[in-house]
Amino acid sequence: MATWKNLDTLASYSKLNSLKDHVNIAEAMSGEQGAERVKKYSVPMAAGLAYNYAAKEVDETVLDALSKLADEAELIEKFQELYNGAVINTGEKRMVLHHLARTQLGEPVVVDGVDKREFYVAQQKKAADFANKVHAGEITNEAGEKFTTVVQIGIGGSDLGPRALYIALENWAKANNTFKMEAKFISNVDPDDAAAVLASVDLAHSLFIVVSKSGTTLETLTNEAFVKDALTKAGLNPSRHMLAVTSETSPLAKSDDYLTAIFMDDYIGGRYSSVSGVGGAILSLAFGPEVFADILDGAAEEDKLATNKNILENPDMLDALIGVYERNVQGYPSTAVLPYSQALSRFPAHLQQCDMESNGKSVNRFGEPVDYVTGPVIFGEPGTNGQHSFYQLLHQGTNIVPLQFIGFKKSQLGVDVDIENSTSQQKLCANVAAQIVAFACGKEDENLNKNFKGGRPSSIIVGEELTPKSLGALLAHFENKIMFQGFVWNLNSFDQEGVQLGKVLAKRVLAHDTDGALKVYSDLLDI
Ligand SMILES: O=P(O)(O)OC[C@H]1O[C@H](O)[C@H](O)[C@@H](O)[C@@H]1O
Repeated sequence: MATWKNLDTLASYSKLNSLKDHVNIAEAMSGEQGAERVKKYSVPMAAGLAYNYAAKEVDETVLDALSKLADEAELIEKFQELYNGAVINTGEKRMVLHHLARTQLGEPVVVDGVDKREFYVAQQKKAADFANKVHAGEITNEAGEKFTTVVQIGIGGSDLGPRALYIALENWAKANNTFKMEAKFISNVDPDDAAAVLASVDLAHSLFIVVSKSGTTLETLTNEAFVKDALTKAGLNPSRHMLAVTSETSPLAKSDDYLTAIFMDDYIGGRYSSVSGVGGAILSLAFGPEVFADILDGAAEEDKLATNKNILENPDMLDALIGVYERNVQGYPSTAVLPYSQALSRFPAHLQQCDMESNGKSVNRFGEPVDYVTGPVIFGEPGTNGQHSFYQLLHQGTNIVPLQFIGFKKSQLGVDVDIENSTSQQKLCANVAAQIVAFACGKEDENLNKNFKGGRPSSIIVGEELTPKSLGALLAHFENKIMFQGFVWNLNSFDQEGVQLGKVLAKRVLAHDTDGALKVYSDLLDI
């Protein structure tokens, strides 16, 4: 059994702390030395991706200290316990089994006589069969016509991951002849969200997936009722247009109002649930079950790499440890995720939830306050768009923000044009290469307004093309990175008590049970 200790009690952490500002990245990345680093500091990931950390503030000494930290914090042992079914989610007293939805990494995990891997595979098959029947015209609307659009109703983990993955593969699926149905998403309780999506679809040929693990989320239940109302008003029978993805114990599971119900369980957290029916139903309907299976394969391959004890061969753990060095030793408060890929436009939004809801905590897994900083603020936008927006602060602002670039050699659609001796894809890639060096090395100018200090660390994940498999690997990489960081910080990364208070107060406002500032705000907003 691994021992769970606070980071500041570990001897290897004191050593790491003595290495503040150890590497001058502007110097390290200049000239031949820089060229050597780019070649050397790279770890293969799954599906042909590679994690290149040449422009991070590390060298052999820092890496050695990080390796000792990984050993002393027993990161791999903790991961083993997690996938073998230990109760890692101490706050909710639950196992954490999202890896099992894509692969069996360790021992079978059996709960009440049910093998959990078999359960997840059976639910995947149920989603696949349903999608195949819809595509084949065996499940149709009441008029016997095929469904053409699928709309997911969900929020948080029941929206962000699936939406990011759908957007990531929409063009790829069209270019590879696997595009089956257009997908849309309704998440916000703002009525303009549901109304606008409903106005943009052909209701008679639309399927709606109500996705809520708990089956109690206010926004999702409200939007479900909103959609039912629209269907009824259009003379359609809602139960012929809706399916549910939920846990077996939720109130939604008890309803007969759905064409089918695909189940998950309490052991897959919302923000880790894209690999369950939460992502599986909509992605199988939109692109076909084989595409979803490839996402799972890519994730499974990456998970296997994450079991390696050697940090130099484990891209997920290495990325996590470098992040800890940046947060706890260098003192950087945030991290930007910058995909040079339009397809990944919503991926940073997914990572915001995944990372900040997991590691935005100030008590350890035993409920005791910690005396060190934990999860960073995560934000991001695709490049090159971000360059024309917030990169000013990243280059010359007073805070150093570590950067996580993602880039691909090939575009998904392959439609391109040569203008002034380069294609758009080459222009995109040229920009990411330029940014890495600009951030690291800077450029001196007597005019301080034009001076770039450099010394701004970044890494890049490079791949051939964004495909279902490489997307799955990317997803798993970040999930595993967040998990390892939670282990280092001795957090429970798998609950989210911090979202409760606002929900409780909103209920009070709606029940007109308010006083003080809450009452005045209620009046101000005409509630
Ligand atoms: O899937 P649901 O149970 O509807 O939950 C949807 C979301 O809402 C909650 O408030 C949590 O903050 C999220 O972690 C969760 O993903």
